[in-house]
Amino acid sequence: MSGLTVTDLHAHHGRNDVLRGVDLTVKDGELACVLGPSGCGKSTLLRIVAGFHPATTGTVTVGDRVLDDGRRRERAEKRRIGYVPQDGALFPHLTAAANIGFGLPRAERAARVPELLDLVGLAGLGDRHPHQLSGGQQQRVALARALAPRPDLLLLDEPFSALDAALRAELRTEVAAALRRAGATAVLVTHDVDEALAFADLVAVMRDGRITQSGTPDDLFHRPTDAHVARALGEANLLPAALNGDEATTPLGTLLLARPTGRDDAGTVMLRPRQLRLLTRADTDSWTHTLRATVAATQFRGHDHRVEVTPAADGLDHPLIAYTDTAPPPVGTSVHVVATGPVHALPAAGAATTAPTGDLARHQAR
Ligand SMILES: Nc1ncnc2c1ncn2[C@@H]1O[C@H](COP(=O)(O)OP(=O)(O)OP(=O)(O)O)[C@@H](O)[C@H]1O
Repeated sequence: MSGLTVTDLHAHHGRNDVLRGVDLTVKDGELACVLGPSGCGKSTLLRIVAGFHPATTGTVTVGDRVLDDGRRRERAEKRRIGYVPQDGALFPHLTAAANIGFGLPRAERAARVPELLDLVGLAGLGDRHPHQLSGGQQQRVALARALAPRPDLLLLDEPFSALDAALRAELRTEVAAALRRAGATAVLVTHDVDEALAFADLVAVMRDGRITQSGTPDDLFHRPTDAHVARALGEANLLPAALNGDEATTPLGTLLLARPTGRDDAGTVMLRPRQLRLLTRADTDSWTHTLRATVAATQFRGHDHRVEVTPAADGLDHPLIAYTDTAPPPVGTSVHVVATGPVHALPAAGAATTAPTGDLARHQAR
């Protein structure tokens, strides 16, 4: 397996500029995920890397092999890249074993096919035809088929999207484990944030034909560089703030910053819904600052409650979202919102992300 480097990649479909300068680096043995809404260019990016679609300009390198530099383009079948499409695209008239062995030299099949069936958890099912397998099992066969020739890189284009939610969750964990066992370098594209967070070592958020931020799931969730990335990773409360040293003065009071921004000006801070607590008046004594709000909507989600509150503060024209473990007060109830934990300040537009301080422990909301 080898790492992937995509540099300043541009592409179009007809007159439509679909990729507008994509940069992406995936290290050898890393599982990466490109996360973005429908139509942002994810599949086009994968198809260019696979060699199915031409780039206009830019370079694609796998290991030390330049596959596309805008002038010279390696043919798809020579790239040593595995590709798993949305629907698996198995040959219906071939058994699972024959599908997996299809691209292998005859002499290798007897040893390699059982090994791959085992890797994807289908030992003993090699004689079945695709119609005798469940959707999830069919996708595992497709994965095994793509891994069979030991590609340098594996590309997965929303491979679980046709499956129901429970199976998706189970399969993505299993597939990630199988890829790690195989030592694969892989790129999965999806619009499903849970999938991205569960699957990948590296998440790259894509919007309008560009990667806007890439990093570990933890990095992107806690330290997004803009509002779009913040919201791509989950719900986020974005509040106006006056930044000053390691503090931010917000409608929820003065809060410590997880990382000082090095600038004293107006900015935006992010609080995830779990950082908000909703209190009744009797509980507010220990908090120096609370924000009054009215419960606007509640939703029981099994593992928690999602609560939308309308703040009574000038300059806050959006509802705030909180997740609570206990049942929230009914709609229409007046509550006090308090913030817990340090907050993240979004970098000023165009600025680089600040370096980690490595000293998060001392930060507590005041
Ligand atoms: N063959 C094509 N001809 C013309 N336009 C295309 C073609 N394929 C894709 N597009 C357009 O290019 C843009 C990017 O498409 P792409 O399939 O790469 O997006 P995506 O992020 O993978 O979307 P999805 O998650 O829905 O699959 C879209 O606006 C799409 O309509």
